[in-house]
Amino acid sequence: MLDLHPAPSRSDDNTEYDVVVVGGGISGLTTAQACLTEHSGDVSRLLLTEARDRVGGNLTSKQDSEYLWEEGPTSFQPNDAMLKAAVDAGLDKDLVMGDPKAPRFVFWNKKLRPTPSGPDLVTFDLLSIWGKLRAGLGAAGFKKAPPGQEETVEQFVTRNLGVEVFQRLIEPFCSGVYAGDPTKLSIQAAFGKVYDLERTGGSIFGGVIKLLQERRKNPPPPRDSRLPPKPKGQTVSSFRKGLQSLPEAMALKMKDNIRTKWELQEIERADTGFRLTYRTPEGIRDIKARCVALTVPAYVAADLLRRDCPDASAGLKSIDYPPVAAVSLAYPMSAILQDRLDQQGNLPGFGQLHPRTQGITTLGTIYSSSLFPNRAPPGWQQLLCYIGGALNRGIVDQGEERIIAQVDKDLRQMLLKPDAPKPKKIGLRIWPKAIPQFNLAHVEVVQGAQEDLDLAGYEGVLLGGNYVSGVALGKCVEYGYEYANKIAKYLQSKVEAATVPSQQEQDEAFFV
Ligand SMILES: Cc1cc2nc3c(=O)[nH]c(=O)nc-3n(C[C@H](O)[C@H](O)[C@H](O)COP(=O)(O)OP(=O)(O)OC[C@H]3O[C@@H](n4cnc5c(N)ncnc54)[C@H](O)[C@@H]3O)c2cc1C
Ligand SMILES: C=Cc1c2[nH]c(c1C)Cc1[nH]c(c(CCC(=O)O)c1C)Cc1[nH]c(c(C)c1CCC(=O)O)Cc1[nH]c(c(C)c1C=C)C2
Repeated sequence: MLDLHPAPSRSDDNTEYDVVVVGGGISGLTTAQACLTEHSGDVSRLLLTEARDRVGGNLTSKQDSEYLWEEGPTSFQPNDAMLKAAVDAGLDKDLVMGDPKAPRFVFWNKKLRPTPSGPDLVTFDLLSIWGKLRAGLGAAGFKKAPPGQEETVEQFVTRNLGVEVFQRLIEPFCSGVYAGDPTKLSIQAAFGKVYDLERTGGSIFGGVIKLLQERRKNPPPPRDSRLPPKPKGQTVSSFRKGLQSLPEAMALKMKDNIRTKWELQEIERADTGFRLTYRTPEGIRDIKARCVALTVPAYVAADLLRRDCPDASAGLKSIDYPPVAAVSLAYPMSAILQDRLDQQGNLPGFGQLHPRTQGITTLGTIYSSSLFPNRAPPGWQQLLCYIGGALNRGIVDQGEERIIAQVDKDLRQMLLKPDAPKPKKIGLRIWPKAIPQFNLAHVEVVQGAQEDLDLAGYEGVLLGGNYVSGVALGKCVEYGYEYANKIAKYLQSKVEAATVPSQQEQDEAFFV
């Protein structure tokens, strides 16, 4: 583990920082890195503070002599923002890419069935012929959106694509991204790109055509030449030694600007900015900042703002974070059903998702050692199973043994031979508050909270983190760059306000 923080010297306490970034997850680290590298003119004094003894937040990779496993996220979509972050951190050589052809499976009617992927769009058997026809017709837009009413994911998808697409594809997809409840998730907030297709094109098809036309008219700017070539097909990535390599490498480059084990306790207004009170290993510390970038979870931000900004606090507190347990197990390859293996005896694929209607408690399973190299010794399969979520909150009260027994029982119904041996437990991590739910009204709640802060005179406290940006790692990183722009603009506006004379000063100057 990296020890990034020499004991703070006394003089630190008297510095007025341009910005203090609170939270050392991927959102906070990207924001800090972007401020320091792209806005050094506006942000010269920056501090990033993290409550835990390590950076990375949810990104938690573990290794022993045999296995390398993830306790939080498993992979990211290699968009240009993620690749840039990897290159800037010096990790481009360590990137590992999943096989773009690796199928995702859905367990439906007692069978694991591949989800559609281009060439098999017509022949795949997860949907019936009627289901495919309904989806095709619906995508052309024969059922219009109810005016002025925000739709849930369930409402939007059933209206546009039919019940089958909802039950067999989108409901499990909501587990695989939010561990969420599609009768509560907002289509606009949770899957904004799909929502925008209908909004801009009048139907899903119309939106796709419009998007393609727009792209032809406005080709993207040339790519940063340092980035590795764009992977062909849709794939996911990680790093040779796991996802945690990224925050660690980012932090190493900014080590003088980072304090770990610094837990923010209080934010107050103070003359030109804010006073932040921390609990640190050396006792309580107060520091001053002109701007505060909060990348902590919404419920932490809510507590910090409760006294001085009660309206913003109440909005942030209403964002739900259900629990998820990540259970990494290993089985010998001989335990896996023969018909799931390829000719080389490997388990091909990305993983499988389990609709809530199919009698399986586990939300889904990632074929970790099929997806990335060096995750299990030869002859063994590593499986990362996620259990819990918005519809099964009880897992926080179950012991590890019960959770493992449930996951193993589920796997025996889908992937394992009846006489498979007991699994080897590699790791188990319960996240009591795992992922923010982008439920109905999420967009207004987040916008409203920032507006409430502005009204309370806390406009220098800027909200960020995954409940603002989107939960995907790529979204957190993309937003980190945008957020750094906002911070720089805010600081510029304050400098301008201080240098432009007030009306009274102008009047006085005139009379002199
Ligand atoms: C089980 C699981 C699986 C996932 N799988 C994927 C996946 O495969 N792909 C993907 O793209 N995304 C995945 N995600 C989502 C992704 O991991 C998160 O959205 C992302 O990591 C959030 O980063 P963040 O920096 O916004 O927040 P966090 O990682 O939560 O970071 C916030 C930081 O703030 C710190 N903090 C809290 N309170 C204080 C305080 N008072 N003072 C100072 N610091 C404080 C915390 O310790 C933490 O380090 C998954 C998430 C989970 C939980
Ligand atoms: C509880 C189960 C979860 C699994 N992954 C996540 C949860 C909550 C979180 C997660 N997974 C992905 C993202 C990023 C989404 C994005 O827009 O990039 C997040 C936040 C990636 C992802 N995982 C699956 C899919 C289909 C996606 C979207 C991107 C892609 O197609 O690659 C599938 C999947 N997730 C989980 C499993 C078991 C699984 C199986 C196929 C677990």
